Amino acid sequence: MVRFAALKSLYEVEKTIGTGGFAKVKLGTHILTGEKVAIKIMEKECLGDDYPRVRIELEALKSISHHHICKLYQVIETPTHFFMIMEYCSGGELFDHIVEKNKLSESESRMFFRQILSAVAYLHSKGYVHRDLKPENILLDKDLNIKLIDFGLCAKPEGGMETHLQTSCGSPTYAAPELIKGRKYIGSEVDVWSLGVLLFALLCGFLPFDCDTIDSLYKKILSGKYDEPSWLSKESREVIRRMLQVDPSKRIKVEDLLSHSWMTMGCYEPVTFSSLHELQERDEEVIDLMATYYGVSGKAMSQRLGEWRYDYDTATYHLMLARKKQGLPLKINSHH
Ligand SMILES: [NH3+]CCCOc1cc(-c2cn[nH]c2)ccc1C(=O)Nc1ccccc1
Repeated sequence: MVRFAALKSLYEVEKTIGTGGFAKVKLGTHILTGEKVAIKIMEKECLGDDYPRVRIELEALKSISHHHICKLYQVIETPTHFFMIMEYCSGGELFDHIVEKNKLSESESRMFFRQILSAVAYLHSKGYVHRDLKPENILLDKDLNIKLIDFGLCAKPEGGMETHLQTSCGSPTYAAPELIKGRKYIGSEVDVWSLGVLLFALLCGFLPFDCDTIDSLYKKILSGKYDEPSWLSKESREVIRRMLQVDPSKRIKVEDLLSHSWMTMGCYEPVTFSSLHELQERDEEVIDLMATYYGVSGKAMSQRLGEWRYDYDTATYHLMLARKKQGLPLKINSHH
């Protein structure tokens, strides 16, 4: 078991639950509360050109907080490593859920897609674009709620959401035509294209544009032509077609997707995107428990937490809040 001095007496580190190019994600336990967390570990010397992605993700995750975005609790930086302590999503990747069930029913697809759309609409409302939306970057918690991850390629265009971006990034399979053409593009429009590919994958269990060579994949995406399975409902084909428009100016906008008839079928309300976390008042009971544990006043504790330092106290506060929401007894393991 590899030991990380920086995590000593704060977190227990357990098995590896995921790896991406430059990061390893391990299951961990937050010692003070006993709650599970995901610890994303990055070795600085292995980052190379991916180093900027870490800074981008850290800055993004520190300024957003939404119930369908994997929460960042704590950041620990040492001379050799970054550690990101995050919300644990025990349901794994949406990708594996689709593979396991071969394809999802229209109603299950709608349940998941509405949550993904809520996260993306929230992101856009905060001036961010994700740019790498795909089932591998969508996790499920134990209640099968969607949690978006991997903000390493996200962007917060300086001049606002209408500013053109240029960087070509993300996975080609989910990338919009204007992006793979290397043209200037509007971030929110490329996210809508990826959402279209995603919804197709949920409903069909395979990808609309999938070829064995990059060149034929690009040709197919630029053509915008894909096979619609005959068993796909009329409404599903229509909403997918509105997202998979090669001409970005003809592509449906996120705000119109929120109230689209496919989203509200089954007497659903239009998709909302305000964050349950941001609406949340400060929890005095948790603050008082922490204040007592640290032997400081409630006011001092509240002051300290209000600075959102993403330190151990930030993690302890959020994890105790999560326990309270599950109806679990609030405890602080003093002896250890
Ligand atoms: N495809 C996802 C592999 C697992 O990755 C994660 C899992 C969790 C997770 C697992 N349970 N709860 C949260 C949280 C974050 C990540 C993540 O950011 N991975 C990653 C992204 C870019 C490059 C390298 C790795």
